[in-house]
Order: sequence, then structure tokens, then C-alpha cells
Amino acid sequence: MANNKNIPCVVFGASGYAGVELAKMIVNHPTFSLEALFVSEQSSDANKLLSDLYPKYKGLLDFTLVPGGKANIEALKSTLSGVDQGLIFLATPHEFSHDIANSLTAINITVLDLSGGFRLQDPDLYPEYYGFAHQYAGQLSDIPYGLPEWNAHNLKDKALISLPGCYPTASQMAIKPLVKSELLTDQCTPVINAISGVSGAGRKAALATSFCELSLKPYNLFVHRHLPEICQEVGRKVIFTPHVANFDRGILATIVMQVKEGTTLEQINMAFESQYSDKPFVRLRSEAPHINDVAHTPYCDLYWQLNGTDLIVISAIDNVLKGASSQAIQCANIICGLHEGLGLLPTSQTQGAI
Ligand SMILES: NC(=O)C1=CN([C@@H]2O[C@H](COP(=O)(O)OP(=O)(O)OC[C@H]3O[C@@H](n4cnc5c(N)ncnc54)[C@H](OP(=O)(O)O)[C@@H]3O)[C@@H](O)[C@H]2O)C=CC1
Ligand SMILES: CC(=O)N[C@@H](CCC(=O)OP(=O)(O)O)C(=O)O
Repeated sequence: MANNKNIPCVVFGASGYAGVELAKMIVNHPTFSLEALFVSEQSSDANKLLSDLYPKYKGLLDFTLVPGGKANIEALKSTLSGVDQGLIFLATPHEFSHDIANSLTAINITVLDLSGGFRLQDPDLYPEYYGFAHQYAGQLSDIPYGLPEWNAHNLKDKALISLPGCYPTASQMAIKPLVKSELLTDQCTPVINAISGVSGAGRKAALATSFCELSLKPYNLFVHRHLPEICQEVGRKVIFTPHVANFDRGILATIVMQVKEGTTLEQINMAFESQYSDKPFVRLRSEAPHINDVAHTPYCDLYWQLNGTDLIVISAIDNVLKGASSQAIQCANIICGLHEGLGLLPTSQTQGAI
């Protein structure tokens, strides 16, 4: 394993919630080095230090936020052109990622997109769920989906990786083991009720997410853009109702499913254990997780209970970490041939690094 910080990393959207977490994890990573941080060309935060926006990171993240105009992006490309391996993280709005990702891919550079710009394989869904027509329709089915517990084998030597959405991460981690083990009835439509902290809406203030306005509310019933993403990845119809509540971090998803007649608790335990026993970021719990068990951590906590043929699975993650930034670092580690937990877990747990 390389010990030097010799893999340059760039973050677009660095001033946002996902971006600042990426910057922090890269700075603290033993092998990645922070090369540059970008915001939009017109950003009111351009040329400030990231630590000006987040004073708790004074001394750690005193990096300038570069405005992403054409000249600065061309300069970045020329800086990265000679590197052996480099990573560009896009923690930017969906349409911006869609527009810029292909122009950043280059020999020895992998672009990891945290937005939904490339998540859906069916381009016809983009106008309805994302509000723009996809210009790279032919590419979509070849772009690996960065859910490492399921797709680690498919991430290396790729120019562009598309990271899952936050609700889809929590949902798939709960549903996929049961689909793989063929324990769900053919008719079962998983019903997902998920509650997210308000950081899921991003950093820019909005009336609907202000402290006095927000309590706990369902939103985007039947039309949320994560609905087709979850269906695509679990291979069956689901019913998904997102909620947002007045806490800052985390998602707790409660998922109701029907298993086949005669299915035992042992079979369900086995479905989860066989998939996740060697996965360092999944914790199979003996009691229902709370949001605060996972907030500010890179873990997905799972718990289930069976009553006859009715199964409830609870899945909890930090939306900004396992739902976005730490998951991107997990993927980046895998892409670079490192232990997936490097920089995220205690060193004693990442000794198997290549
Ligand atoms: N927050 C979460 O829980 C999750 C977020 N994601 C995804 O990650 C990405 C970032 O999310 P999040 O950090 O929450 O968002 P924020 O709103 O907190 O941050 C967005 C970042 O993008 C920059 N930005 C905004 N508009 C543009 C533009 N036109 N061109 C370039 N940069 C721009 C912003 O800076 P400025 O406006 O100053 O330029 C800011 O740095 C999004 O795609 C989101 O969908 C994925 C999963 C979970
Ligand atoms: C609470 C809240 O508003 N959550 C966001 C989803 C979080 C997220 O960022 O997901 P994407 O990567 O798909 O954008 C929403 O519902 O739009």
C-alpha cells in the first residue's frame, strides 16, 4: 500500500454539505491529497477559504474556494493531465454534474458524481424526475452505480461513477438482501417510509426548511426522483414516501415487506448476514437503530422483525456520509486499490489494504 498522500483529489461544490465532508475526509486521508476546491463561477463564496464558511475547520480546511469558470477549469485539467491517478468529486447540482462530468474525465482521472445526473439508466425518466433532458443517453447503462456493498467489483478502471441518492442507499441496503435470497413474495411491493434530516436539502436557506417552518412533513408523494432509482436497483416496484424533519443529520427508513409463506427468521438473518458479515460499514443490530446512532458516522445500521409473513426492516444512515460523501470515499478507496475503509475507519480495521 502507498503511504504517501500521492493521489490528487478535487472537489466541485465544495462549499456545500457534501463538499465540506469530502474535503475533510480527503485532508485526513493517508493517501489522498486535496488539490483544489471549486464552487460555481458566480458563487458568493468564491475566493473565500472553506474554513471561513465552516469556522470549526480553521486550521484544517484553509483552502480557497475557486470559482469554476472556464479558465480555472482548463487550468485544473492541465494540472491533472500528467498524474498517474486522480479523483474528481462532483458534489454539485444534478444538471451541473450532467453538463460537466464528461469534459472532466481523462486518462488516469476518475469522476465520482454525487448527484443524480447519471443514476437512472432510462434517459426518458430525466425530464419527469430531474427536469432536464439527458444528453448522454447512450452512456447511462454503462456507468457504474457506486453502492460498494453491492457493486465494488464494478468500480475499477471506470471514467465516471454515479453515487446513489441518500434515500436509495438506506432503502437498497434493506431490500436487496431479501431480493437476492428470493424471500419476498412475487406480489410484494416494499413500502418505504423514510425520514430525513434537513441537511438533505442542502446548505442554501429556503423558507420550507427554515427552523420555524419545519416540523415533520411528508413530501413528493409518488413523484420523488429517488422512486425510479430505488425501483431500478431493487428490480421491483416500491412505494416510497419521503419525510423531512427538524433534525440536522440522518435518515431512518422503515420498510414493510411480505415474505413467502413459511419463511423463517433464520432465513432472513442469513440473507443479511451472508451479504454483509464482511462489510465494514454495515452494522446488523439487535435493536432498532436511532438516528443518533448513525448521525455523523459512515455506517448503515439495519434491524428487522418478522411477524408471520410481514417483515419490517429499519435502515438508518447519515444522509451526508453513507448517503453521499463517505460512500464516495469508500468507492474512491476501492477504485484506487485501497481498503474501502481507509481514512474512514480506525487504522486497525484497515490493515488488509492492498
Ligand atoms: N445533502 C445530502 O444529504 C445529499 C446530497 N447529495 C447530492 O450531492 C450534491 C451536493 O449536495 P449538498 O452538498 O447537499 O448541496 P449544497 O446545496 O449544500 O451544496 C451545493 C454545492 O454546489 C455548488 N453549486 C451550486 N450551483 C452550482 C452550479 N451551477 N455550478 C457549480 N457549482 C454549483 C454550491 O456552491 P455555490 O452555490 O456557492 O456555487 C455548493 O458548493 C447534490 O447533487 C445532491 O443531490 C446526494 C446525497 C445526499
Ligand atoms: C430532505 C431533502 O430535501 N432531501 C433531498 C434528497 C437528498 C439528496 O440530496 O438526494 P440527491 O442526491 O438525489 O439530491 C430531497 O428530497 O430532494
